[in-house]
Amino acid sequence: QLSSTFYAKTCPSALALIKVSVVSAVAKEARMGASLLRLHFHDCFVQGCDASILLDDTSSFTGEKTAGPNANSVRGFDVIDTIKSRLESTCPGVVSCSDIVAVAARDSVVALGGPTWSVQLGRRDSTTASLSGANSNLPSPFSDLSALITAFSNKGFTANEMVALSGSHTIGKAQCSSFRTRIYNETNIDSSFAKTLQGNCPSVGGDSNLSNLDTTTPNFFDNAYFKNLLSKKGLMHSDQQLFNGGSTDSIVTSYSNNLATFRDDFANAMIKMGNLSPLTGSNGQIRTNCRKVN
Ligand code: HEM
Ligand SMILES: [Ca+2]
Ligand SMILES: [Ca+2]
Repeated sequence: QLSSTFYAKTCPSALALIKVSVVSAVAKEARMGASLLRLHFHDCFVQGCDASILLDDTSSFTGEKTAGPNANSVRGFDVIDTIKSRLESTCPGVVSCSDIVAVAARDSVVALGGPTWSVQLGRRDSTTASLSGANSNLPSPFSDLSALITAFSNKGFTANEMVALSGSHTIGKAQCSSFRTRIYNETNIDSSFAKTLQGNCPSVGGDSNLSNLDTTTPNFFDNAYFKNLLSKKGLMHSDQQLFNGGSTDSIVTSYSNNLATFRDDFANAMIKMGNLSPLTGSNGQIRTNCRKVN
């Protein structure tokens, strides 16, 4: 029931406005493209793509921002706020926060050299959020392959789609606390890569120190992430699980050898992710401020 032309009559400039805003945010800080992509993922896997992740906690409302996978980690809220306020001046009450996040994710991937796709539109915004859903549905960097496959299969994705979507880690950064155990304790890691990482991620302290998820091309949306996995240079435990002698090795190898296939599969899986349980028709609302219900 979503449609790529949903705002053609009601806000024809919406897509162009989002695009210029994302391009300028990414020009200012390349990592913001990664952060906006992740924001869409963490929205869609909890109650569907309904902007539930954008709601702030209040004394009477508990949101998703304090969930383990989100707290002090998910970014991009200010960029979404800026886009929303520009859209409210141009077309008040028309463009949902959930559609803004979906389009911003696509525009971020494109801005960093990745594939494009047509974003389906017409999602509406939730009046609820789920802290428990955010804690239980989002995958952990300490998960083994079977848990990763299950987390995505719970949302209707195949193992192949899970691997394609994980190619998102071709951009962006992770905190020391997300990969410390791997670089000090694991054996399926390139030893000089581990040593270098230890320089910026001590065994005690430095929890929020950042390293690139893709050691080769951190600001370019390519297939280097998969090539790194072949040489045991996955940053997090969960990354290297995709190529560790298990059932997804062949998919990783194939994406490492075929950029066009990865780009195609990634774009299709993103469209599928964007379709997770949208609110449509008279369900939900068009928030005026993405941080709170109307
Ligand atoms: C396969 C399971 C996945 C796990 C376990 C996982 C976990 C993580 C973790 C722990 C971080 C670093 C957070 C931090 O240290 O603050 C991260 C970063 C990131 N993730 Fe994932 N992720 C997964 C899949 C995905 C998917 C499906 C997407 C997008 C479609 C995605 C996009 C990103 C991006 C772009 C970043 C970098 C964000 C930034 O620099 O702000 N991840 N992920
Ligand atoms: Ca959501
Ligand atoms: Ca890359």
